[in-house]
Amino acid sequence: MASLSSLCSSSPSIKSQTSITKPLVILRKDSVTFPTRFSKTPSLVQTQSVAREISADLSNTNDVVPKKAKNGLEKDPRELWKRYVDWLYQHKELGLYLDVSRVGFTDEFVEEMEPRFQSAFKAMEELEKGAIANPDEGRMVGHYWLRKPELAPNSFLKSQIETTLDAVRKFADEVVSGKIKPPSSPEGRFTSILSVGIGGSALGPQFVAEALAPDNPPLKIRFIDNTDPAGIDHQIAQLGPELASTIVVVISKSGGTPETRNGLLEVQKAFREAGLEFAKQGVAITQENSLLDNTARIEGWLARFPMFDWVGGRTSEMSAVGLLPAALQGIDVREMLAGASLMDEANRTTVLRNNPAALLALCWYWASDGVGSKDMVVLPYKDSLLLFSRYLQQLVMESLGKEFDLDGNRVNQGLTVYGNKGSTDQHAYIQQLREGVHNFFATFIEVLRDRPPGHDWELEPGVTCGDYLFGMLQVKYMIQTILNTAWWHWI
Ligand SMILES: O=P(O)(O)OC[C@H]1O[C@H](O)[C@H](O)[C@@H](O)[C@@H]1O
Repeated sequence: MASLSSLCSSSPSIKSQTSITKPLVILRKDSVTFPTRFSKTPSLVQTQSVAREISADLSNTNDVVPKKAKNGLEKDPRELWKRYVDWLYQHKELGLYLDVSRVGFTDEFVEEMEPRFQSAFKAMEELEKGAIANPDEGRMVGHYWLRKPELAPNSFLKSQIETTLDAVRKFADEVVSGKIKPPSSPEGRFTSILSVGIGGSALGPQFVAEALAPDNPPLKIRFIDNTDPAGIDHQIAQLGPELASTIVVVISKSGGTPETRNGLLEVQKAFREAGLEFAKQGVAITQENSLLDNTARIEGWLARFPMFDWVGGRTSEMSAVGLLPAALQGIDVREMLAGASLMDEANRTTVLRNNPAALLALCWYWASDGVGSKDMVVLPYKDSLLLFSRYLQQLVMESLGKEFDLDGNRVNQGLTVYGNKGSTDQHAYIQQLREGVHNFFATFIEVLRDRPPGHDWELEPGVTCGDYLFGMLQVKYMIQTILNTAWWHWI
């Protein structure tokens, strides 16, 4: 269960606003379930949201960015509460809540953006039907089909997805159960995974390992994701004799990325020096007939799994790229796919306020003027989500960081993403966010369940460790909301 809250930073140069945007007063839902760790009444917060300065010339794109009312933010706690209730997104089955009430977009902005969202929804529909959505590379964009193969535009693609998934699961089961064994390991089974890959061929598996792997996985994973000799030596040295029971998964969509090739050559050298036969422990995940695929085939590696032309590297987590490492660590990949499919379904609705992806896009567009004029800070209050911002960095920055738009206009736009974790980083860079340059907006992520039920322990009467984490988030969130200008209290 997770809850996301977004808000904009203020520009200190802007004086307190006197006029208040009218929030929407019609409640969207008959009842609202509030994402709270406590059974107490949800708190009302006295706060002052703040407007931002928008530079006159943000971009030389011909695309007209909707104008913003600079007085569009709410101060009255009751009106803010109505705005919260009205805009709160909740998906009970997924356990996902999204609170955008403090971002400050106006009704006029939402209205102006509506036709753009409708064309985006239409484009998404076409994309899911198999349109050539990547004109540069002339290819389809079909990662959605990975989690629901019946959506694939033809039966060949559907069967490719299903066959690969079955092969990944079967292989992982046989490795974990010891049916597939390393040739010369005293343990008689594989105990570790060494993943070699970079960018989209590393960030997803790294994030998922940190977020979802059990405490004692059947195989522990480590990564070589650079061509830094010291980093590579460190990974190999840490494996030590365990190299003999390590399955090496080399991941590269193109099959020719230099860093990944270098990592492979270095690992193969380590195998030779240890008197081990690499081919018996090597697995390739790559496009058919790529250099890596041909190498693996000719050298007779243990296994090969395909990457599909229609899956981009940065969205490949639900392909063999992410599923094989996850399954080898004992993560239920069927559950992962089912969750992603539910999330996709939620993001297919064409009603903006009921579509969580569209709501976030609205917020990001508002906050960064649609051109990246402010940075996005992602703050998960959960250790296991430490790598989320890193994963999002590639997903967002490689997708949006563009010199030209699809019509060939020079736009030089993007959206900078960075972040770390709370509350740890409240003691580090968040100091600047609070008091320094207000060139960002923030997305807070709270995981509503800290320990499994029945495992909580009160370190002070009535207070758990997780209550402190929640408290730190609330304090940070409120301080960030009001910055230096107003006061707040709980009721
Ligand atoms: O998977 P590979 O072909 O090795 O590519 C690895 C990475 O290379 C480049 O940096 C691309 O911009 C990324 O999108 C890609 O994920």
